[in-house]
Amino acid sequence: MQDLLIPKMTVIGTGLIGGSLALALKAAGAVGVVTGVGRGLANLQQAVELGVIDRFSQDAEAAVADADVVFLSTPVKTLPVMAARVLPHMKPGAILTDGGSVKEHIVAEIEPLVPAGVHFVPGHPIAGTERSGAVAAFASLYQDRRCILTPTERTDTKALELVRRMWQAAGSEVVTMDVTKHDRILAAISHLPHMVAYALVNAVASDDRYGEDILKYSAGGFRDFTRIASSDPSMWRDIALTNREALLDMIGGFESMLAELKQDIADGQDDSLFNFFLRSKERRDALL
Ligand SMILES: NC(=O)C1=CN([C@@H]2O[C@H](COP(=O)(O)OP(=O)(O)OC[C@H]3O[C@@H](n4cnc5c(N)ncnc54)[C@H](O)[C@@H]3O)[C@@H](O)[C@H]2O)C=CC1
Ligand SMILES: O=C(O)C(=O)Cc1ccc(O)cc1
Repeated sequence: MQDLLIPKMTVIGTGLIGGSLALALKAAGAVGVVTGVGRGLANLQQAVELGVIDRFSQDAEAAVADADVVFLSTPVKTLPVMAARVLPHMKPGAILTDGGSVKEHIVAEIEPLVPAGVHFVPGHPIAGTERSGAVAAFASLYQDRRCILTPTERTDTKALELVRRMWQAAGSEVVTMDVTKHDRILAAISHLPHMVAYALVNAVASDDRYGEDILKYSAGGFRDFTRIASSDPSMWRDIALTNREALLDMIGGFESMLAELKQDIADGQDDSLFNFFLRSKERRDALL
């Protein structure tokens, strides 16, 4: 029998991201025993029943002691807190890696805590849904998607290689980039759209001029555009606050674009409006 890539893995935060990684690696035959750690007992019990994890523990320190890989998948601000708790209990040669949506903050907080002999490889799968918890996890989440790893000069090459192979086994194409570039790209392509979706739902729902909830009249467009406003509020609070500068920059750019649109509508600038919509349509069509 071929050696397993990861004989023992511990997932801290057994939700959509950690649970889906466990399922994908199981399906690929890349992992042996998966231990889930979390706060909610019901979620952990359900994760075992669904076959997402093999066993669970609410004692994070004990649960990492024999792990070859520890995957952190709690909300962003909690990641360094959990890392601080478990790093001193990891065995020599073990790898700590994560799936957090923001990287500069996490790397700055976690890297100084890593003891000699243990390795940290920061990562972020660019795949997800608006759903949360182990019940939302599925094995094909990472299939044909990208995963970004953000190694630093301190990152161990062999550990980086193993984490790369882990995400490839889960079905993803792995790319590497520096933390700053990662956070700027994600602020644009993921964090801004979530802020706009949340703001749009609130803007429309706050219109109470008609004495009824006008959201019930929403057609496909509103629903497609705002699906991500159903995402977990605590997860997005953490992302907004830890990628603050890059996100504020993108919100500023978006405000300017909206102001330009508003002005053209106010001034009845038909050519300008047409070209604005055309430019956007061509870019969006090219994405399909
Ligand atoms: N949801 C998405 O589409 C994506 C999320 N991410 C990132 O992955 C991470 C996890 O997100 P999801 O799996 O979506 O969230 P989730 O809510 O499905 O899972 C998070 C799990 O962490 C647990 N948890 C929270 N605080 C904890 C603590 N202090 N100690 C132990 N467990 C704790 C929760 O009970 C939950 O089971 C976040 O950092 C997020 O930014 C990355 C890519 C996509
Ligand atoms: O639901 C969607 O379409 C997403 O955009 C999911 C997502 C959320 C956060 C990430 O860091 C990456 C992907």
